Amino acid sequence: MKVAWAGSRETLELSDRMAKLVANDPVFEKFTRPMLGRKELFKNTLRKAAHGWKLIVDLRLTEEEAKWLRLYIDEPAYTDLHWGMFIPAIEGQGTEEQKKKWLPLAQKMKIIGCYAQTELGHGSNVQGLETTATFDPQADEFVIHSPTLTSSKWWPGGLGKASTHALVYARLIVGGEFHGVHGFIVQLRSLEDHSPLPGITVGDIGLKFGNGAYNTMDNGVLRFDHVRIPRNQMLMRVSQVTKEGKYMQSDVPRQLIYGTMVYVRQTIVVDASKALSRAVCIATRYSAVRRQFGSRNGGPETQVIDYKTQQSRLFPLLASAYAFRFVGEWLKWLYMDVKQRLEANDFSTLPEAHACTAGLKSLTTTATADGIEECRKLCGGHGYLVSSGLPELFAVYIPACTYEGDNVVLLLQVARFIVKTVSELGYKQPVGTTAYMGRVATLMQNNCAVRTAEDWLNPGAIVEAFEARAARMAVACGRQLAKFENPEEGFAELASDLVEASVAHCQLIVVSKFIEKLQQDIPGKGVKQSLEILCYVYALFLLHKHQGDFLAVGYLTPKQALLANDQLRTLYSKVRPNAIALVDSFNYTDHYLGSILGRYDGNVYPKLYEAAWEDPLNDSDVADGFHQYVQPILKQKLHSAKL
Ligand SMILES: CC/C=C\C/C=C\C/C=C\C/C=C\C/C=C\CCCC(=O)SCCNC(=O)CCNC(=O)[C@H](O)C(C)(C)COP(=O)(O)OP(=O)(O)OC[C@H]1O[C@@H](n2cnc3c(N)ncnc32)[C@H](O)[C@@H]1OP(=O)(O)O
Ligand SMILES: Cc1cc2nc3c(=O)[nH]c(=O)nc-3n(C[C@H](O)[C@H](O)[C@H](O)COP(=O)(O)OP(=O)(O)OC[C@H]3O[C@@H](n4cnc5c(N)ncnc54)[C@H](O)[C@@H]3O)c2cc1C
Repeated sequence: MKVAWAGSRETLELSDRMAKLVANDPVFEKFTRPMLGRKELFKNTLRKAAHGWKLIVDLRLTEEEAKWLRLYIDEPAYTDLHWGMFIPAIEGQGTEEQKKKWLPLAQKMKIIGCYAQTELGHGSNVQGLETTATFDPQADEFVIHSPTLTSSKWWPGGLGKASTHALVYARLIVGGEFHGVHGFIVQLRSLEDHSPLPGITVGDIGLKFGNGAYNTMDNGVLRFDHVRIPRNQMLMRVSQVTKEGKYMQSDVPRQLIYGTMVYVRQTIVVDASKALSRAVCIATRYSAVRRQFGSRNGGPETQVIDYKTQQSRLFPLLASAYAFRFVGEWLKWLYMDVKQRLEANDFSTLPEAHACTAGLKSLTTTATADGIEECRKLCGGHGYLVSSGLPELFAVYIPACTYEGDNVVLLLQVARFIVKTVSELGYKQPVGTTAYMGRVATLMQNNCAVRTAEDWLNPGAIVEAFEARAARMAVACGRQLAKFENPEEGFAELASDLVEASVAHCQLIVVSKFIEKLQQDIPGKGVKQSLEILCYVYALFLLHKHQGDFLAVGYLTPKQALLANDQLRTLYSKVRPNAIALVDSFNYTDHYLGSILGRYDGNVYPKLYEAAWEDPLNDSDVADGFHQYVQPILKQKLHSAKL
């Protein structure tokens, strides 16, 4: 199962080596992180990032090894944005000449870059950005300017303190005409002493949610006062500005300017499975250690993992972690395919890639953020201790629902794609993830054939149920929209229904990709069978949770919905014996998990007890401030007899 989770034996071995390298290096210690003040915390992150880079250079790690190393260091840092967005943006939007100039500098870390798109006034509405880049043909330069307070760049990770350069998204103005938002490479700080260059005001935006957590990142604010950059620092793969001041659009679609977001959303889906699996690993192991009630004749109490309510909350999350792992694998493949096509100037699959990355990013991050919090509750009171690892994981993870596109805004993008597909059904055969809509007549007509709980153990029945629900919800939205004279007004009015239709479409993708994964050759005794059980758990859990949709569109009867729930209960009993093995298969070191509750050896209580004494409050028996603030109260002489 470890191999199935990792994707291949090579990846398992490679990631294992990197995990151990980090776990055994004292520089990467992270348990004191929540106790550190902001300055100390940030300096510590810089130290870890520098040590990580030294290891990458000294050990000549490959790009793949370096990625795993950064992952296991497990501390958000400026390097995430440098490697994760600045470099990919230049790769995707730069010309060959620009790539030749900037990529070697960035890859050797001679410069540090961030991705400066969002502003104080606009994040979701990229076309609403206010920063301007005005071409000055006399000087052959762009003038980058922040005309208003709301045009201040606000949020970019790595911008606040670390970056020397930024990829700045600004409205292009040539010859007094606006040409939409484009990307520009702008140097922010001196490469000698790191001080901000003239015309640049830059700093950190302040503390974020949670102790430690995402505060290791220097999310920044940035303002420009007529900062000049050479013309060739506008990324010009999509459109160009000539020396003479002529704006030219190549055959490449404008949307490619948003290409970096497609790339990062795809990585975020893969990361969702990592974050959820960590939380599930902690909650599952602890649920096997923890006992409450049920002692008979002085024997041990019941392990809480044996309670059906615990199983019905925990096992769907375990199944979701596997589901997200496999849909992430597929999405990576889809992205690589689109990338290759784009390089050959084939842009036909870009809209689907945008819809899939946007929708799956939204679906998986929402489920993961909610899932981490559920895991905290599954661990009872101890889950609220920082030493459980869950509060910090939650605090670091939840912004994923917002960054790289607010999850609702992204689902509305999926809705536009679905509605367009439905409206074109008469003359265009849908392909890829919308191919099922080509069978819309059948899906609208046929109803579910399930008669017994066993009938639900059939991938065909499950896929058809999810297809029918998604198709019927999409068609219903299409019909409602047709009643509006102004389609945009209709879209705004029906937005909540459209979001629900998008969720149905995205859930269908995840379920289908899990089922497709099971059609592949999966070596290892019992591995495929265990994955099949998890796949059914994932699908039937969704069906149970959203049974209102399935019933409302008239595909299922209430009896069939009840049968799905009966089957789900049986499946939980089948997961139980393998639950610990299924989380051990994630192959996480205790260092990466960062949780006393999730320790591999299960030695929870002695370690919790020990850790309590390490809290700084326990440095002395009498706390600082006692004599000043508490003792006077204890010693006070009150006049009222009652008091
Ligand atoms: C803890 C971490 C540990 C380790 C990390 C390890 C590795 C690190 C790897 C990566 C880093 C990951 C995480 C780091 C953390 C944080 C990073 C966060 C970074 C950011 O947040 S950057 C800012 C992101 N901002 C957004 O996402 C903004 C959201 N808004 C938009 O995307 C768009 O503006 C919009 C789509 C919502 C609105 O568009 P619109 O339709 O209103 O108008 P347009 O005219 O803009 O679009 C019309 C047209 O274009 C199509 N379209 C839109 N977007 C795209 C796209 N991306 N690709 C292709 N096509 C697109 C749209 O469908 C329309 O098409 P149509 O055919 O005309 O209908
Ligand atoms: C930790 C973190 C790191 C970040 N890192 C970066 C970075 O490195 N670089 C960068 O450029 N940016 C970064 N961002 C910014 C991030 O990309 C934006 O915050 C995100 O895109 C959401 O935009 P917003 O803040 O404008 O939200 P808003 O759009 O203001 O959202 C507010 C509310 O309005 C709703 N809403 C907005 N528009 C619509 C609509 N059309 N229909 C219905 N509802 C709507 C949303 O659903 C939400 O509920 C980061 C943000 C965070 C939190």
